[in-house]
Amino acid sequence: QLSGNWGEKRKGYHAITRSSELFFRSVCLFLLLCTRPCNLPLNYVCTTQHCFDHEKLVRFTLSVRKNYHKVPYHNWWHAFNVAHCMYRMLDHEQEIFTELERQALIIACICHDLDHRGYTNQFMVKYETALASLYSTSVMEQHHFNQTVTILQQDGHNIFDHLTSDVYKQVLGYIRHYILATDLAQFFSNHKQVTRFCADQTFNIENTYHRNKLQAIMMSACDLSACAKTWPVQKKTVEIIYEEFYAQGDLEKKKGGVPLPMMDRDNAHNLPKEQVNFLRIFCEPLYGTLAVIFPHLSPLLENTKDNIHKWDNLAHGRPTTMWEVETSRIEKD
Ligand SMILES: COc1cn(-c2cccc(C(F)(F)F)c2)nc(-c2ccnn2-c2ccccc2)c1=O
Ligand SMILES: [Zn+2]
Repeated sequence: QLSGNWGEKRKGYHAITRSSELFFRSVCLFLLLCTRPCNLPLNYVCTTQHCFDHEKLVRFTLSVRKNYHKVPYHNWWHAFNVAHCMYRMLDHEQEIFTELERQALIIACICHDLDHRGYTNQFMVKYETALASLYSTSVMEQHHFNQTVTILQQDGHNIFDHLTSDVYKQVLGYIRHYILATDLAQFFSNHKQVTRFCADQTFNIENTYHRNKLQAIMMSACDLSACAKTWPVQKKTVEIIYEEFYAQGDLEKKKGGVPLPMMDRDNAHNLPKEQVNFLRIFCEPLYGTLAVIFPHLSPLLENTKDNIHKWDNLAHGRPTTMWEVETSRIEKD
């Protein structure tokens, strides 16, 4: 569904989202479903402590989907992938996080880019957009959280309205922290803290500060998980990311500005080298640290290393691997 012109992609996109919608609902319900039935009517989806109204959960999820734009990358499909990555990450670590944290992590993932227009924070600030006048830092991430609260406050959408007001405030605080953590500008400080705890072996999951920093880099790991997918998916997804980057660069040129090199389609020949740098600076350290804390996540590190190797081959014009030829055959089918 990702080959051909955007129109074809869109058809494929819709086909995928219908099945992903059902899949996502089952993922959601499975994750939140308790191991034992509560003594509540069947239309409640229960965990051991908290029960969700099934109809509200579906209504909320569909409204979230509706509030993603049809931009090349930052659309519902990205939000779904990020949430699915978090679901798989939590699947092995059920016991170290509370149910409320797990629910907040999943909801934060599907909401983390709500109403994204396909432009970076730097662009929003540089061109003095309305949103940039509302928030001084993490412009889009603060907007994404605000959109989340707005949807929750719509009639029949508040999936957390069964919680006491203190617990409600707590879960919204979690969701805000998790969404703000997806601002790449926060990545280095969050990652540095967790790496330091690991290096001096003082990491303590019971320590709220340590817990928050780990959850922050887990959000980054899910948000950037396209970097840790196997080569055919990584390569196709990067092409889509750059479709969005170049659209921003084109608009910036139209406004008389000079876009970042990675946003300038006249620099397209530098894409492989840019990927090697981005993966080495952000992704390899990120998945490396997570693999130390959660060994079951080491495939994400291995895939990232393999992708660096493949982009480096392309950057130096070295012959493509068999796997590369395989990819091109998939595109033709
Ligand atoms: C050069 O390649 C790339 C550069 N950026 C990037 C993005 C923003 C800022 C910067 C900063 F470094 F300039 F701040 C770099 N993001 C990605 C990427 C890979 C997966 N998601 N995702 C992403 C993440 C966030 C926004 C768009 C795309 C990427 O592949
Ligand atoms: Zn994102």
